[in-house]
Amino acid sequence: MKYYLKKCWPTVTAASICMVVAYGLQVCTSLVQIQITQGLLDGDLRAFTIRIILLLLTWLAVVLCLIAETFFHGRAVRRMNNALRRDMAAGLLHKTHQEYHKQESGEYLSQFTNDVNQIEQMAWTPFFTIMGSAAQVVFGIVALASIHWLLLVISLVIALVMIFVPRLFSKRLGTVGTACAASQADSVSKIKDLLAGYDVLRFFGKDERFTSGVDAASDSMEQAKYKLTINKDGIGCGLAYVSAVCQVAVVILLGVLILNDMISLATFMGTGTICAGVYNGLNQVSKLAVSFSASKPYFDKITIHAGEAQLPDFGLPTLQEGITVKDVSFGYDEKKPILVHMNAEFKKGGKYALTGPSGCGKSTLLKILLGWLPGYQGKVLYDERDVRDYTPEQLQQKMSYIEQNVFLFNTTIRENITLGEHFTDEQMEKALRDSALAGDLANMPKGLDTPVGEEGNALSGGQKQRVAIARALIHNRSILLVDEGTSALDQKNADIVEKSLLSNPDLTLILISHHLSDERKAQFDHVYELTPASSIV
Ligand SMILES: Nc1ncnc2c1ncn2[C@@H]1O[C@H](COP(=O)(O)OP(=O)(O)OP(=O)(O)O)[C@@H](O)[C@H]1O
Repeated sequence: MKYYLKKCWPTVTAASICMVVAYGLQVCTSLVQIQITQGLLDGDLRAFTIRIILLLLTWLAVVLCLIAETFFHGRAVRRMNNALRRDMAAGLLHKTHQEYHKQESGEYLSQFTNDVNQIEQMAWTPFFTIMGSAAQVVFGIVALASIHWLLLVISLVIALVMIFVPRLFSKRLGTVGTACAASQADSVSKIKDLLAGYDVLRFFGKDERFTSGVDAASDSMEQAKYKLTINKDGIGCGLAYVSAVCQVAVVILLGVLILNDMISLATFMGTGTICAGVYNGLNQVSKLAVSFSASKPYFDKITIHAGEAQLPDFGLPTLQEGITVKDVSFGYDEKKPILVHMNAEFKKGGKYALTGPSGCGKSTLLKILLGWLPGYQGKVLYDERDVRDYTPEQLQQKMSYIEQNVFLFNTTIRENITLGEHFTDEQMEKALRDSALAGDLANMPKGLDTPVGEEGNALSGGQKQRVAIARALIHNRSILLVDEGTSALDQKNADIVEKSLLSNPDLTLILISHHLSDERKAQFDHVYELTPASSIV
């Protein structure tokens, strides 16, 4: 929390100063009110009028400070929330491919939305309120001390009680807060899954499953939130009672002072307002301290990496000889090997196919080559060097990957191909030609600027795949890994794409395919046939 407050210190400081001044002035209004009452009791009309004007001006200053506070507070919250989300994104970039996929995307979504909202409610807003409350307490205590030293003593004792009592509950709130964050992430993930499966459920007439699924996820999220609120507010109510008891103690003390003629009636009347301010302020401070404790698990979860993303060192040399897979064994689960003592050689500029039954580990091998699954036994050499010496980011500088399930962003075809990078018209035309996408674009009125819809739903399966191929080709990496990248294409388009890939002498191609005709097989330098959990022929 401190990290973000420091990061946005100019606006945080400005908002805090406004809050402190506003509450400090509020205490002044109480002192002015004592003076007004005294003026009345003394029958001094001039003093009474002047003090009324002073009171109005002080209240005006309070209001102006509160308006300025709202402005700075809003800006500070916006900046801190942005910083939180930026750090969360940077944290994700620090994860390996495997680490990233351990959590579901719904859980990440929950962090970017729910958790940031919770932090705003339980940390940022209370922080600024606490500034005002602390000012109210400090100025109030100073004002009380100026009235009588006994009031100072009793205020300090009560302040200590109110500050230390919430600490007794911080551990419990931390636990409840952690459970609440986890439950929210789980619920968002479940709702996201149901939304993604909307078509399937409607198709099979499972409307009830859709609504009851949302219902269950919502209830579990709300239950966790309810538990957190009950705990937070319950402790808050207890603290409010302690505060009320303290106020009664002060009234008794004031009674003793007035009975002994140690303070005037006007002072007695005005002191009540100052005391109420002090104890309400103390009550707020202790309640907000409770809120900070509850927000801690959210910070622990989100600030995976509070700092700037470290960009990897991109010093991967261009491939000279080839990639060698030497005695590689791998299983996602130790007890269930997928690849066993596998050997293969992919020479620079060579064209290779991987075939084999479903589930035998073809995609797994590509992921190992991409550096996504470093936990294998054996060696994969990039020329003479172990690929584990390189980061996946370095490897991917020289490799393009066309995945089995194409992902398209909800933007235009152009953006999906370029990913925001600038390419010349010639580069674009070549990529469109070699991916057999040019024909499709000719039939689209907006051409490259056609929106693809959410997850590319406005395109056919084959068109989506051609966009992914164009994306891989335009980025012009010398090694291309294709995971059934032409499976959704009709024969004519598959021929165009495969011909262009096979005829490019600079391209090292490793292509997974289930269906290779003998004629097509002959065009590859080697076809590796994988068998389940065993070897390559
Ligand atoms: N992330 C994962 N966690 C656990 N198991 C996995 C994971 N990914 C794949 N597997 C399992 O590993 C095995 C090999 O999967 P892989 O995707 O490499 O097969 P494949 O040969 O490419 O199959 P297909 O031809 O059907 O695409 C399968 O049994 C699969 O269930």
